[in-house]
Amino acid sequence: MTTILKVEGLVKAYTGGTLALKGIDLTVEEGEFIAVIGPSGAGKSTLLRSINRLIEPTEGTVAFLGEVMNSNSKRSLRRWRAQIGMIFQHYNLVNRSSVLENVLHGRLGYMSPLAGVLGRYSEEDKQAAVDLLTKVGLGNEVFKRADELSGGQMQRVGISRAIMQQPKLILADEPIASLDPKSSSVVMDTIYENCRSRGIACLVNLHQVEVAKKYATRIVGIKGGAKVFDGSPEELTEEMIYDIYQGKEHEMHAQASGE
Ligand SMILES: Nc1ncnc2c1ncn2[C@@H]1O[C@H](COP(=O)(O)OP(=O)(O)OP(=O)(O)O)[C@@H](O)[C@H]1O
Repeated sequence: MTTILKVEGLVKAYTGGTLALKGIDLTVEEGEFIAVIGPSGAGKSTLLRSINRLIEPTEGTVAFLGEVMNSNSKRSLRRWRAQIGMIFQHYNLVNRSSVLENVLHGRLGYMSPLAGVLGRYSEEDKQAAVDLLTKVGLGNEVFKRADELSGGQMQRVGISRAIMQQPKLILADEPIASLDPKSSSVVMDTIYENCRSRGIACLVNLHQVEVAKKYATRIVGIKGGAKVFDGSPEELTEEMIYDIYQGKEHEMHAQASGE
């Protein structure tokens, strides 16, 4: 089995003194679908964003496909990021661009900056983007502006954009936190099926324990910036869940009321 990601001793101290990560070790193997759970403020977003250097960690290393990532080399960072898809809670689409263009943005990391600015995507990429959109049920929305879509549809565009990168790893930061239960379920199914069928490893931050248990091959529990659980969904006992969410028990089933 190929090790996709190896995080060692990751520490993040924000300016102002908050110690958001207190030395996290985490290994992700090929094809794993890992849910990161924990209450708000536990450090889940900081962990995910430190992995692809949207946040600069204070200490520790992140090795992607055996190579330690280093922000000093812009070229290497671009190459790493091209292979790591990111899915965001608020979708991060370009609202005034079409659905198709948003998905094609997934190819930018593989193009020259000039070709990217001019939108010179290959016919092959355009066809692949249309195929992907059709598969996620958005075949009729290809030419719509992104902001004409519902939240659940926008997130499926975000997923398609990540898949267009042909990534080895997807990082999904609370992908369903702004969605109603029905859309959440469609979005989670879409992420899961795409990752499993393409052999993409996935690290997904989730509040809801039941969603984590339904999809994850492994669950990582974060509390106060430290990893307090790392095991199979079956090994995550009720007692452990209550310990992770101690004082914030209402959050373990938290679900948005609508899009
Ligand atoms: N930019 C920042 N500057 C200072 N402190 C921050 C910053 N971002 C996050 N924090 C703090 O770091 C800690 C971890 O935050 P983080 O957002 O990683 O947690 P989380 O588990 O993702 O929570 P949530 O589910 O609410 O997003 C919190 O105490 C938070 O207030």
